Amino acid sequence: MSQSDGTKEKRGMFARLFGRGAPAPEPAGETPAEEAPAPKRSWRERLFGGLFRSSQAIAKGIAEVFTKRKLDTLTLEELEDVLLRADLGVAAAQRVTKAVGAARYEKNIEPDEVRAILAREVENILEPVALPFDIDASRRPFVVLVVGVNGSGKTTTIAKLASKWRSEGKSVVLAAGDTFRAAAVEQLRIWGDRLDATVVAGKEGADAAGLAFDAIKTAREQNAEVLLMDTAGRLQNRTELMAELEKIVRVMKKADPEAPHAVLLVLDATVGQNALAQVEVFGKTAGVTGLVMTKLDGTARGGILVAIAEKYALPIHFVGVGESADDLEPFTARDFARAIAGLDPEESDPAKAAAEIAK
Ligand SMILES: Nc1nc2c(ncn2[C@@H]2O[C@H](COP(=O)(O)OP(=O)(O)OP(=O)(O)O)[C@@H](O)[C@H]2O)c(=O)[nH]1
Repeated sequence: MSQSDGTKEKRGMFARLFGRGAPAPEPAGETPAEEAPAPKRSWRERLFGGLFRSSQAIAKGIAEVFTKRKLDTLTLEELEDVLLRADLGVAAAQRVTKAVGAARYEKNIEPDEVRAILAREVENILEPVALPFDIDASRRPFVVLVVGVNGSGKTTTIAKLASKWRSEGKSVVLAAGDTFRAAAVEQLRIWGDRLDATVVAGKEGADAAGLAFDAIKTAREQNAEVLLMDTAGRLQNRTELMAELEKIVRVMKKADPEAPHAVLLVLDATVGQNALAQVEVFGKTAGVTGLVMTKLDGTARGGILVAIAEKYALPIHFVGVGESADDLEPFTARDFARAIAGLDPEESDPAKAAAEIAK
């Protein structure tokens, strides 16, 4: 792709994030009434809507297995296949299958009841990793390094996080560490202007590690609360690129021995099982402290988040279900579990429902 194409593409992305010609988000309480956005679906509605493709595939599979059939070894095996196809991973699929098997063996069970048990088990798996992203105010600047493969949504996530934190009144510095993509640097500059956040950028192809050092220095001079650093998209089998990432971390430590204070790995849900390999490699190289999963709205493979939680037990801080600035929110186990099991958002507590069934 040519540079100008990339710029055009990033401009489109910006318009989708904040709306064409939209003003920079103001600190809370300062947005003029006439500029209030049109009523939008709640976050929960968007999460459930975004996960619809994933939940539909699971619900359809469960209905096919259990409609007018009793719960026995064969139906349980078929259920496990449905869950594996939905990318939940072997451990989670077996756990759910076991829980369903314990419910009413050799008797009929309704698909709804199976989905309630699925929601309960998924919630139990996710609950320990659904952790808020805390900015430690005693570390100033609190340095957040954002890593992930090409196109996973790093730059968009940085914009969304910067927008969120600016609207809370936090001072934010952005570092354009994707130095090989002029379009990405330019776009971060535009976001910086819009959000009133300083952007530290170097020349095209500049050393990203050096930039990281300068960015910490700048953020410290400005007494900024948060520094968000973008990085180039890296293919995990490109050893030299991984080495560069390690260098960024090493050089950051020269400016602040405790930096980076958080390393967020941005994962694209649409890649399914490949996300597991990304967690493995980035975890080893960059000391990932938490995850952001994007594009849950564009895939039937949302179950991968459960497989990742089960296997790596890394905190999952945010999930993204769209391209707008407010389409990224803190991750909550219960909502995700209900959404992926295809339960009604307003339905009563799935854990209680499953307990009722088990009686
Ligand atoms: N549908 C959907 N699209 C998203 C989401 N998050 C990001 N995107 C889109 O994914 C595309 C890639 O996002 P970027 O932020 O450019 O990804 P990146 O990781 O910075 O990519 P490089 O700059 O190539 O390294 C853009 O078109 C975004 O608008 C999401 O949650 N849902």
